[in-house]
Amino acid sequence: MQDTFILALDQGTTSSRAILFNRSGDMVASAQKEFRQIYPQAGWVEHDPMEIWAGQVGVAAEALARAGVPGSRIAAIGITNQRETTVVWDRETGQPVYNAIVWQDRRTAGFCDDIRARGLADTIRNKTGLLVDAYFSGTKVRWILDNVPGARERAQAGKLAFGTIDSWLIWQLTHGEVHVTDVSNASRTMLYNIHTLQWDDELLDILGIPASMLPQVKSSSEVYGHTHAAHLGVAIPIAGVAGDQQAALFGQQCTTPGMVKNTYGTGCFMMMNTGDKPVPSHNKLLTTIAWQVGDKVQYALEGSIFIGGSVVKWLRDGLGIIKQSSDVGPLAAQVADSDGVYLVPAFAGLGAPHWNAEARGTLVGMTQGTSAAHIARAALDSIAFQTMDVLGAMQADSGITIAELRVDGGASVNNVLMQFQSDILGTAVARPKITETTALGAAYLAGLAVGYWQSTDDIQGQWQLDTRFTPQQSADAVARYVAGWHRATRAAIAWAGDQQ
Ligand SMILES: Nc1ncnc2c1ncn2[C@@H]1O[C@H](COP(=O)(O)OP(=O)(O)O)[C@@H](O)[C@H]1O
Ligand SMILES: O=P(O)(O)OC[C@H](O)CO
Repeated sequence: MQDTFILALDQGTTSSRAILFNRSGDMVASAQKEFRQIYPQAGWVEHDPMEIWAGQVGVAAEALARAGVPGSRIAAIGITNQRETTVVWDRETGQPVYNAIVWQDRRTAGFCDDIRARGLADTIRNKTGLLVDAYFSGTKVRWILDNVPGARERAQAGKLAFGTIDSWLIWQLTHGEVHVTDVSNASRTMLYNIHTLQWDDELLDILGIPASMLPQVKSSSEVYGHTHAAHLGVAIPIAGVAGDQQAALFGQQCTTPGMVKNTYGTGCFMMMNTGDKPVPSHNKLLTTIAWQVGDKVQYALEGSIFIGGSVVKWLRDGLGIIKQSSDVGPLAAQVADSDGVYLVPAFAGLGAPHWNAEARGTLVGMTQGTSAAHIARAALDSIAFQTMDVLGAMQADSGITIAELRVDGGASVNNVLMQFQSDILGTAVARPKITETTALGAAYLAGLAVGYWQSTDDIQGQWQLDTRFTPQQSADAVARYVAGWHRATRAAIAWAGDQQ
């Protein structure tokens, strides 16, 4: 009998990917497509849900074609997605009523201020594990209901559906038969109680969202439904769903409490597995659901950094000092260090552990001798420093000092960055051979649900080290770098707060 595969659909912020994995967890084929980023106003970010759907199903077919594998040899599909991004659509027509409002979109920041002013932050934090912020889906849904003509009335009449991108894709794949999400995605909506594992009526009331719009919340590893044969030739079970950062935690096999991964993509997202207990944060991290497999729910602490690898894009597209992202490593390596230059990429405020919406990008410490190489170096350093701040908060919250940081994502290929990361953390940084851990995690969740892998023991040995970076700098040098970074961060915050 011919072997079968698991197909992972990884719907990210800037591109949709489809990757085929075999039983050993190796990538067999993949396809990827970028899609439009829509910026209707400063601080607003939208995607076209139909373009996302068409692109995602297109790359799925392309990956199968590249491998020469028909749909009948796909044992299951796993879905992982950019989280929080919000779609509202008409149940009858399947048409979105508005573009997807992306996690990066800040349009509801003012409403979040109102919620805080009403003294509701603690209630929300206690129930959802989240801080009140425009980042999460809840206020985005409300914005659509308030601003799209007739939407609120249609929602109240049960005619509209809300979903994060996982729900949207499953709805499309099943031709409107299945409206579900998983616990990890639900935990990012600001509407879901992570303790009772239910949509929360009080939160729905605060945000004015009818419960009839919401998807049913399922575990992260079970058969939710089957794809309509129109898409990949046959009906394939959709059997795994997790938000992309949670999927990466699973793909990195950080399945025991205290294990941590950091993903260096557009943003940087660090997660620590905290086991079956939600650990509250006193340092402005998020408490969130990692996944549910069977009836076992695992929790995580998370630190979200909004500008990570995208600072390298800014060097390319904004400053024009590199032609392509991969030029940044060689340019930065021309200098031993940034020579006192610090870049705080607070282009859209600062995420964890500051959560300061007003802070703005700041470049300090330049002299006549400052070159493009120093700025490139400072840009890479900023990714590592932000990660350091988040890990510090995470270790304080959990009481755990980690032995190693597992890394993945587009910018983790950068050796200059990874070495500096290890230096300033004073901790080993371990990069696996497969850095597509997000897709792999979704594949594992789907494969476990259909018995492709019998248990987590089956996949335990599949994580393979590519490079381990260990600290090389003296404690004095590290202390100097870190002190400069903190000063620069204070400057970024002070600059914003000093408007006369
Ligand atoms: N060699 C490199 N060094 C540093 N950053 C890089 C490098 N190559 C790509 N990047 C950055 O990695 C990011 C893309 O990573 P990826 O994991 O694909 O992101 P996402 O899933 O958020 O779309 C981009 O922001 C890009 O600037
Ligand atoms: O699509 P990514 O990899 O940038 O991840 C986005 C996050 O899920 C947002 O919370």
